[in-house]
Amino acid sequence: MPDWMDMTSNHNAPVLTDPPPMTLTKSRLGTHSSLYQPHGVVFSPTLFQSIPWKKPLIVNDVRSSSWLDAMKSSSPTHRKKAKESSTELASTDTDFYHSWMLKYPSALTSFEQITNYGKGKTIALFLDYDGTLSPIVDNPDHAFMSDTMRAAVREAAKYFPTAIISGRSRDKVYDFVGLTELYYAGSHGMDIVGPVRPLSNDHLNCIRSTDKQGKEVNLFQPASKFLPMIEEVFRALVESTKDIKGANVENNKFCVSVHYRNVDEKYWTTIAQCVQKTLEDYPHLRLTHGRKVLEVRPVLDWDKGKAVEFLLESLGLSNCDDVLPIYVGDDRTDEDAFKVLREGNRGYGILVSSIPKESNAFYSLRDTSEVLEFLKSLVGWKKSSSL
Ligand SMILES: O=P(O)(O)OC[C@H]1O[C@H](O[C@H]2O[C@H](CO)[C@@H](O)[C@H](O)[C@H]2O)[C@H](O)[C@@H](O)[C@@H]1O
Repeated sequence: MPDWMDMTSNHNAPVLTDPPPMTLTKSRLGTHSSLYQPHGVVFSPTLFQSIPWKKPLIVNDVRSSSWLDAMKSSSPTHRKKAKESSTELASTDTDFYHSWMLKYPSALTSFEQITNYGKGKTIALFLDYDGTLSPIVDNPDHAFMSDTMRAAVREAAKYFPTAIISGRSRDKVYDFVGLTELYYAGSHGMDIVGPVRPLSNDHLNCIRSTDKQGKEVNLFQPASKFLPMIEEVFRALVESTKDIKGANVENNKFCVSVHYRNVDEKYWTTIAQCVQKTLEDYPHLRLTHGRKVLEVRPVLDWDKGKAVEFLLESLGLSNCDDVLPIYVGDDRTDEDAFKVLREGNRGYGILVSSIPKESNAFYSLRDTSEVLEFLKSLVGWKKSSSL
C-alpha cells in the first residue's frame, strides 16, 4: 500500500492524501548561479518563495515509489479494474465513501446548514473548472462544459459574485466558459482579471487594463516576469517528451501542464524522468501533481488560495463578517483555497470527489452533476429568500 494512503484517519476509512509537491532545486535561492535568471528578471522578495535547500535531485528519484504512487493515485482505470475483479471490493469502496462522508458531508444533504449560515450574507462563489464544471476527459482540448452547467453558472452569477479559478490559461478557460458576467483567474491564480478598485500596496503587479469587451479592469499577473522562462521550458518539454506516445504538453501561460493520461503506464516513469531532467536547468520553477498531469510553475508564493483572497479584496468583500465565500474544486491545487477558507474560518470549501481523500474542504460533492444541482439549489434558495 502506498505511504500516502492513511489508515489512521477518522472513522477508520482509508483516505488518499496528496504527496508533497516536488521541489526541483539545486540550491538555496540567491546562492545559485545567475545562469537560471533571465535578463531583466527581478524577483519580488515578498512573492518569491524561499526555496528549501535540497540536495540535487537525481534522475533515480522519479523511480521512487512515491513518484509513481502519486502519478497513479488519480487513476480511475486502476479502480475500475479492481472493481471488475471483485464485487466485494466495490461494496467496501462504497462503505469507505460513506464513512468518509461523515467527515466531508455532502453539500446537498447539508444544504440547509450552509444556507442558514449564509442568511443575510453575501455569498461569493469561486469555481474551479476541470473536474468541477466539466467532467474529466482524455483530451484536455475537449473538456467542454454542458449548456445546462453554463446556464446554471450564469444564473448563479446573477445573484452571487462569481469567479472561475483554473489551472488553465485565463484565455482558454474563458473560451470554455464563455460568460462575460464572471471574474476569471487563470494559471492557478497567477493571471487574474478583477473589477477596478484600489487595492492594498501588497499587489504591486496589479495594473489597469481592458477586458475583451473593452471594460476597464484590474489585471494582476504576479508571475509576469516568468513568461519568457515558461515559454522556454514549454518548448523544451515538448521536445523532450515528443517520443512518448500520448504525452501532451499544454502551455497555460504562467505554468505548463505535462499530461500523461493517455500515456501507457509503463512509460510514466519515463515521462517523469523527462520532466525532471528538463527542470534541472530551471531552479526557479517547481513541479506539482494534478489529475494525471505534472504541473510546472514558478516558485512563487502565490496559489489559488491567494487568488481567492485577492478577488475578495478586489470585490470589496474581504474582512467582512457578512460575506460567505464558497469554493468548489476537485484537485490538489484547490486545497490551497480550501485551506485559506478553513484556516481563516471564513467560508466553505467543497471538494468534488467520488473517491475518499484527505482535504481541507468542509463539504463534498460527488461529481459535476452534483455541482450542477448545488448551484441550482443555491439560486433557488436565493430567489425564494428574496421574495
Ligand atoms: O484548475 P483546473 O481548472 O481544474 O485545471 C487543472 C488542469 O485541468 C486540465 O487537466 C485535467 O483535465 C483534463 C480534461 O478533463 C484531463 O484530460 C487531464 O488529465 C486533467 O489533469 C487542464 O488540461 C490542465 O492544464 C489544468 O492544469
